Amino acid sequence: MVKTPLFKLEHLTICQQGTDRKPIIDDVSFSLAQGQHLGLIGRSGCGKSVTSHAIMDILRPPLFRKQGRAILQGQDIYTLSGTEKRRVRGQGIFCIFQSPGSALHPALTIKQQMMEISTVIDQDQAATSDVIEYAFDRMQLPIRCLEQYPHHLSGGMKQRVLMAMALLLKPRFLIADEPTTGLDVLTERDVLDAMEIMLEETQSACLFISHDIRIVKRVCPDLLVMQNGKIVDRCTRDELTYRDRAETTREIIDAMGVA
Ligand SMILES: Nc1ncnc2c1ncn2[C@@H]1O[C@H](COP(=O)(O)OP(=O)(O)OP(=O)(O)O)[C@@H](O)[C@H]1O
Repeated sequence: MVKTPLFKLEHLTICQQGTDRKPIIDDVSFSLAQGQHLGLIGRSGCGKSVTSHAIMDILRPPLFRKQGRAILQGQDIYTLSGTEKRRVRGQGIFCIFQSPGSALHPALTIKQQMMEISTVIDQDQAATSDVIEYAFDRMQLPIRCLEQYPHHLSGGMKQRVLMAMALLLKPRFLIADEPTTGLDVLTERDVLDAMEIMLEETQSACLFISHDIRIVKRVCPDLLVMQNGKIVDRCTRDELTYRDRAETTREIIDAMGVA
């Protein structure tokens, strides 16, 4: 029996108002099964982040959605009311963007933000404190961070705070959009370790976006390759080196020296 996908993106097409340029995202479709980890790779500017913003339905003018459906558990996100969308964001879809600072409120302590996140999950305050401390422990974050503000934390710590939030929420679908961009290699490794622990524990499906195929290969058995707003290749990580791969895939593999 074919499993119903958890999430399906159908014919997403994103254009820019006031220009007759070809679409920035051009008829992109893919699906994710429950718990599946799917990588989206492609060179800078190919449309990866616009895709993630479109899935979250947070595109701003001049970009607009010309066509497409984003179906989570049978429901098209684009047809939901504002309130319903806010409900879906969190335990339905949760996104970790490349600049974690912008996802955290600068004037609230990390604890206040964790408490706010935990209002979505149904439990009393004492249990919430325990869950937050557990999440911090799993993400190897010192408890003292809870009393701090986002600007006190390094980029890698902020990413791990977002992952601790995901641990609380257990989203069905997690989008990680270049979560290690701008981090040094050791911090990158720590963030990826934390991410693997979080994904293992939440069992979330994950769309992992990166221009770095080495990182994507580590997290995702399945891959999509994007070029100029189109999906030009789909394969498993073991098939990456097959000769009949799309030219873009081969270029990325050659450029990064990975096999
Ligand atoms: N707000 C915007 N207005 C107009 N064009 C935009 C806007 N945001 C992105 N674009 C354009 O859309 C295209 C895709 O951008 P996007 O940020 O999705 O690329 P990307 O693959 O995520 O790149 P990177 O890996 O560098 O983050 C680019 O040509 C970019 O210039």
